[in-house]
Amino acid sequence: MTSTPFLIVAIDGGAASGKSSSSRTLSERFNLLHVDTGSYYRAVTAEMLRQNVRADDPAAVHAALARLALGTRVDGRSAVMTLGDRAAGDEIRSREVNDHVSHFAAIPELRAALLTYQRSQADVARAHGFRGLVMEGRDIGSVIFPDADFRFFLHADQVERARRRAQEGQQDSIAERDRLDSSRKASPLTCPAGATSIDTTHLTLAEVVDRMAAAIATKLPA
Ligand SMILES: Nc1ncnc2c1ncn2[C@@H]1O[C@H](COP(=O)(O)OP(=O)(O)O)[C@@H](O)[C@H]1O
Ligand SMILES: Nc1ccn([C@@H]2O[C@H](COP(=O)(O)OP(=O)(O)O)[C@@H](O)[C@H]2O)c(=O)n1
Repeated sequence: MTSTPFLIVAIDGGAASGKSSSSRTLSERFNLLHVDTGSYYRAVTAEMLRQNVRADDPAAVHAALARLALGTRVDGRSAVMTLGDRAAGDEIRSREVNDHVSHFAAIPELRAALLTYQRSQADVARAHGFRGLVMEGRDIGSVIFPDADFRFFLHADQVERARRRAQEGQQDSIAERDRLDSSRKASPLTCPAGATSIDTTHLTLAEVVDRMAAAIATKLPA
């Protein structure tokens, strides 16, 4: 008897490269739990800011991390981080969080605190009956799930990515975040060896999704 495999799809890339849009579509097409790890770094950053903790104060970051009570709520096909009894909300997309998130995300202790949590999202997906998960971020194919069934790396010309973000009405210095994310010592943004790299600059979102879906469909029928 053959059993349906539980599939892990990892999608990494810089800001506005198309990770969230493609992940959401793939989660619907293949019944996968959508896990946006950027939203997790954003939620923890918003919490640090709420507690007036600065990224350059290691003792305060350490103390705040020890107090974090992380949980997960499944909203439709998406995993949402909860902190105590609160779920992360719209504040995680604020200008303030945009400006601080890459500084907090560069702290090795903070990344270590989120590592097990991110891996545990596979159990959440199984418990909710999903056929797998599609997880997006910066280090998913390199650190969180290096043995994922599929690892994609999306990238696009910086001008095009800035245009996409501006079109969303967001104030976001994506070039600066990319610089910080690529140059940090702990799990930098990089195309993992062996991952499928897709330049989305001149592709429509549908074309990007179709490329990924064609690969995934070889292991999991849509
Ligand atoms: N290939 C594409 N062509 C044109 N616009 C795109 C493409 N991929 C994504 N977008 C748009 O760019 C914006 C940023 O995409 P998003 O998926 O949020 O990127 P990321 O998650 O990598 O930051 C969204 O408004 C999305 O609709
Ligand atoms: N796996 C991840 C995901 C996000 N991040 C950090 O979180 C920030 C916000 O991620 P995001 O995915 O929401 O950003 P966008 O690509 O949507 O602009 C990134 O700029 C990184 O600093 C990370 O370090 N590692």
